[in-house]
Amino acid sequence: MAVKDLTPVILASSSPRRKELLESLGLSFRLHPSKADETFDPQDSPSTIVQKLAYRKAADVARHYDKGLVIGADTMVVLNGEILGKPKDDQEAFEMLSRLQGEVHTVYSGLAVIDVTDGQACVGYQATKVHMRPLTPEVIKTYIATGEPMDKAGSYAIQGLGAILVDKIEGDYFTVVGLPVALLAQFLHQFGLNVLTVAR
Ligand SMILES: Cc1cn([C@H]2C[C@H](O)[C@@H](COP(=O)(O)OP(=O)(O)OP(=O)(O)O)O2)c(=O)[nH]c1=O
Repeated sequence: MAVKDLTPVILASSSPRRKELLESLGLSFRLHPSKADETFDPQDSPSTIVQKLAYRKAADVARHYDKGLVIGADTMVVLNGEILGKPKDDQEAFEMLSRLQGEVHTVYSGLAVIDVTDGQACVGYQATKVHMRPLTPEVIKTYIATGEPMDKAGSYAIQGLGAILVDKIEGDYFTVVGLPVALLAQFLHQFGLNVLTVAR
């Protein structure tokens, strides 16, 4: 039986965090940011939304190739049922962090891997609860002045200075950063790609 050609592996993302996390798995891959429409139906549950968007991002990139595995991901911060996206400006970042401080929210990351050759897809998500410390308005303003919140869902980055805003998490850390790597390895394995043996 012929061995299936699973190359290239393509990350359909412009997120530097996702690139770094995929690099940490030691796979060779190329970057091809998706231009998919990221609007969603607010009636859908957060887990459904992140899966649909992850799939849409991967599918948008997959149409440019005739073989390979395309990875798409999407991350959302949800506080008491309300979705908090990326802040438009410092004021919005301040409002989001003022709401998140002292509370528990959930970060959802959807993941999709599409085999371009036959269109087969693995789609799933992971959710992690984040307990944020109580923060004074001064601390929030000082954090925003670092510039870190700007392109991050929920206005913080747990992998950066945002780490010191967080008391504890329940669940997978990488889901908060934006790419659930263990779930990704599971999906890649289903396509016949074993991360532990191809890593170099
Ligand atoms: C909560 C949180 C989010 N984030 C980031 C991850 C994502 O990049 C971003 C959520 O936006 P996304 O729309 O998921 O991703 P993106 O637009 O940055 O990249 P692309 O669609 O091209 O893949 O928030 C962190 O980096 N750290 C965190 O702690």
